[in-house]
Amino acid sequence: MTEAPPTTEEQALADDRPIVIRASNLGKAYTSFASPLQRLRSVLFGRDLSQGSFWALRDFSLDVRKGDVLGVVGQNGAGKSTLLQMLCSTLKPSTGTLEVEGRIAALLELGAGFNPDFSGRDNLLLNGPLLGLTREQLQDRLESIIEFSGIGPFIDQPVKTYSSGMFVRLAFALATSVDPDILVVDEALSVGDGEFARKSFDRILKMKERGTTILFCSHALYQVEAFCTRVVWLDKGQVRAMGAPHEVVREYMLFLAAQSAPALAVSAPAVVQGDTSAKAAQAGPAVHVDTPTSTPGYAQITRVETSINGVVSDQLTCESGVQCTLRVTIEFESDPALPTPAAGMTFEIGTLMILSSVVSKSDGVVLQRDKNGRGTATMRFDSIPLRKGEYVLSAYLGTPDALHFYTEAKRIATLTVVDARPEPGAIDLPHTWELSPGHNR
Ligand SMILES: Nc1ncnc2c1ncn2[C@@H]1O[C@H](COP(=O)(O)OP(=O)(O)OP(=O)(O)O)[C@@H](O)[C@H]1O
Repeated sequence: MTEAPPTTEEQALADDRPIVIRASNLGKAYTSFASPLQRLRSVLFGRDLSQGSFWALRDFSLDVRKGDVLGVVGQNGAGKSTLLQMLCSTLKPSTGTLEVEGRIAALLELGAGFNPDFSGRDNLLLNGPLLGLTREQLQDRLESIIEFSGIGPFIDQPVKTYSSGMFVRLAFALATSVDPDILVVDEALSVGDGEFARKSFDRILKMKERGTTILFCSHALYQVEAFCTRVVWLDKGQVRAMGAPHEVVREYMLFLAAQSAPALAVSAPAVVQGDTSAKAAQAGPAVHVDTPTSTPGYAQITRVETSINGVVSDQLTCESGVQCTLRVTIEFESDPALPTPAAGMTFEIGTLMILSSVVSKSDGVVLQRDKNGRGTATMRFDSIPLRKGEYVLSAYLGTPDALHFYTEAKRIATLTVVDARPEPGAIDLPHTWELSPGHNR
């Protein structure tokens, strides 16, 4: 008899890495008011005008071991930020206990301690010690922090003159320079331009490789599944599931899909690409996307083209049983000084359910570029095992590890599959029938 594989709990028991975070029955209750004005009146007049309390997070217990990368997923208001803030000790729990071993760096409210009137350099000197850097460490690391931030000569200007991107880049560079034992990341990585997002992801990946414990909260489920070693799904302040990333993410996606089921109608194709969407959508079957060619450190999709059997269109039709070759071509520009980006695409039903995806990295494919960083990649599908329905195609260009996407060309085409068979379903699974008269037993 084969032995059942160990459960996540059994694996955790067998694991001898030290526990660095132990949360027991953590909870956070807030008092709710009908309006902010009622809250103010309650404080000013000392009268209880509240509508009672509600739990933003309840009965949360978890051991996190050194080197764990814990993903936290859940819908808006599920309690993710509340949990992370309590784990970082920036929010006091209403119930439960929390033990944390080691230094935490939190990328939650980046730059919260910065003084807008001081220069970037002075803010580094003031905030570095607060984050745990000694004076010597700070002096040693100052230039590399400034260089990583890409702020350049603006480092001696008051931070109130910075763009929000510059501000966050500087705060990120400082917060991640402290060699933390535990890093807490809350969607902070989507900030900054494409190049900075790539650099920041690289830095976090290196920290993961060095064994830093990471708590990672994101709505990007693909990222969570690819990056984390364990995932917890919060729903209305309570743990709905916890365990292996692919299992928890799958369960959560099914939940999201079930919630959106009534809205599964496919909308007309439109390309969403920064500010250029309207222009791009009007451009006909081959979609052109304007791109800032002069910016160093960028990677952009500049044009996409979709075709069936060589006929270019953004309204593709394929008849079941008839040979259809689908081609999805992405033209891109990128900074040649940067590593070659990865490309990918998805087939979606409606807005939430991704039916299938293709990513160059997972296929072991490296895109080709000329010396100016320009390249073209075509994904060719010689058969389309889909059943009747409408499928939406989107294309992506991302970091070489495909963990972060620089640009998305959303809804570049619809693919309509015509199928005379009445039975429902989206995928045509290859199959055979084995028949015999009578019973074989
Ligand atoms: N200071 C506060 N006072 C009252 N209610 C709060 C406060 N902070 C958060 N909440 C409420 O607690 C619940 C959990 O909020 P939280 O920010 O942790 O959710 P979240 O999962 O991080 O959501 P999102 O994905 O939108 O950031 C929400 O209903 C929110 O409105």
